[in-house]
Amino acid sequence: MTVATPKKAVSITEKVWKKVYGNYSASSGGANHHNKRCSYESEVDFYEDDDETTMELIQIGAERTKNVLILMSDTGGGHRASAEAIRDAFTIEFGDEYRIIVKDVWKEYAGWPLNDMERSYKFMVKHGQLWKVAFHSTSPRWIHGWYLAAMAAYYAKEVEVGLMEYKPDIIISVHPLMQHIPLRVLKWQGLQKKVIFVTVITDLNTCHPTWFHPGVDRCYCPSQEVAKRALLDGLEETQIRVFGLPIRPSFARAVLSKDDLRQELELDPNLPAVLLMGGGEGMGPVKKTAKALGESLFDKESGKPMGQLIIVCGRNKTLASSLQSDEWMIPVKVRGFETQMEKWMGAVDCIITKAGPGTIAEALIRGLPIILNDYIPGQEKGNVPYVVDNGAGVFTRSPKETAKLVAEWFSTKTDELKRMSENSLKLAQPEAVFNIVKDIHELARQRGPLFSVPYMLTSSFTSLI
Ligand SMILES: CCCCCCCC/C=C\CCCCCCCC(=O)OC[C@H](CO[C@@H]1O[C@H](CO)[C@H](O)[C@H](O)[C@H]1O)OC(=O)CCCCCCC/C=C\CCCCCCCC
Ligand SMILES: O=c1ccn([C@@H]2O[C@H](COP(=O)(O)OP(=O)(O)O)[C@@H](O)[C@H]2O)c(=O)[nH]1
Repeated sequence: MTVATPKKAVSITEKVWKKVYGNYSASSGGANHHNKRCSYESEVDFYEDDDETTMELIQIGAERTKNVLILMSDTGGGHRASAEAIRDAFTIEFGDEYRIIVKDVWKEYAGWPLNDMERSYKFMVKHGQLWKVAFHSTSPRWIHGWYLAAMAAYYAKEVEVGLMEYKPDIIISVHPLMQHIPLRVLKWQGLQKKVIFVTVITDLNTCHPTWFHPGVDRCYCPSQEVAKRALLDGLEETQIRVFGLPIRPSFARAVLSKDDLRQELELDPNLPAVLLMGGGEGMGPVKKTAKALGESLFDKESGKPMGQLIIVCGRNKTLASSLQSDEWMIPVKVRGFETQMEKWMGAVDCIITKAGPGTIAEALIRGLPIILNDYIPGQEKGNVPYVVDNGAGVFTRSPKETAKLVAEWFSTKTDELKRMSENSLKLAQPEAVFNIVKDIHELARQRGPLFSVPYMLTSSFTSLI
């Protein structure tokens, strides 16, 4: 049993909220978790922080803080965002009951090609056809299964060290390539039945079959479409749960006022605003679309702008500096990698983006009509009908058409903008991340009060060979 003894009269909700978001201010929409934590490298420090108001956890009997290892990779921005969301939701819901570690174990412990996935992925998606061939040719289970089994054997020792360092009671994979190898290593360790292993899928529809591994305790699917694929791929109904895509709690829980946000972000308080982005890497036809919007949102008759533009370039520094040096006839803000996307999305009236699942799910929570202007072949293709068929947005690859549509939404077709905004809100699943962590907590609870992994007793894979 764990007893919490407060040193000071601070409510646990208040404390946990502060821990996650720093000094939150409702009026400013001030969910501000990055002030305190902007790097996963500081993960461990986070949970070792101590101050006067800290609740002291006294361990009586069997219960102890459980280690949760979240496996992710920075291939795109979505996996990190989902990992961050799950970490924050655990903290909000369960405080110090869980110690969360977010890691790319490939990068830190394995060798090539696993430790170089970010670069390989960036290269392949830049050459769309190459990625398309890689995605589809590796879809059959016998192909990726064989390859990943070989990788597991080759890097067993390194992965074992990586996993065991954190002594996880629960492993959560938020990446399609992080099921097979860890599960094999756990099996070799005799830990498959002891460590809870779950997958949280971050693709909304046409995801790669590597996401589905029959050996997991749970597979959290963001949509019914993905759940159907999981069933077809051999998972049992009892393994599958459908709650939605995990989005950072700052999107779900913060009270945001558009007027306050516009003031805080130094936007024009009266002009309608459009947000243009391309995922964490600033991909897609961002530059051409920005140029077209610069023209369409300027009313030549009155000589005044009829809208304002915010461009979030993510990690694409070349794009940001090129757009910054351009001249504009409408108010334009060019930003690099933003750590408070919930604020920018809360301050605008619609969004233009490639079909990234994270950005889509966040925009739905903010009730933004979405113009999808590109998609990565394979995993993002199915996101287009997900948005369009549900009336939450439109798809066009033409920058001119995109710009014309936004100008119409801001002038003659405001009713269409409003209708799409309502449809977006209907699709939104802000509670998904909380339902996921509660379900994982329930799984842990079902393992009983003595649930604890005997790491001391595990044998090393290398001692077996
Ligand atoms: C017999 C023909 C063989 C042809 C071989 C072609 C070359 C194979 C080389 C690599 C292919 C790797 C493809 C693996 C499938 C990956 C599954 C997948 O969906 O990955 C998606 C992630 C990125 O995440 C997505 O990001 C999106 C935005 O950008 C969006 O957010 C979305 O929601 C996310 O899901 O992609 C990766 O992480 C891929 C990294 C590739 C790095 C290559 C390193 C290779 C290491 C292991 C590959 C194991 C796969 C088996 C290959 C078998 C080849 C015989
Ligand atoms: O400057 C930026 C750009 C993007 N994102 C986040 O990165 C994720 C992008 O995920 P998505 O699945 O849309 O695309 P990906 O980057 O994986 O291709 C979303 O959560 C965005 O809010 C961010 O935090 N700051």
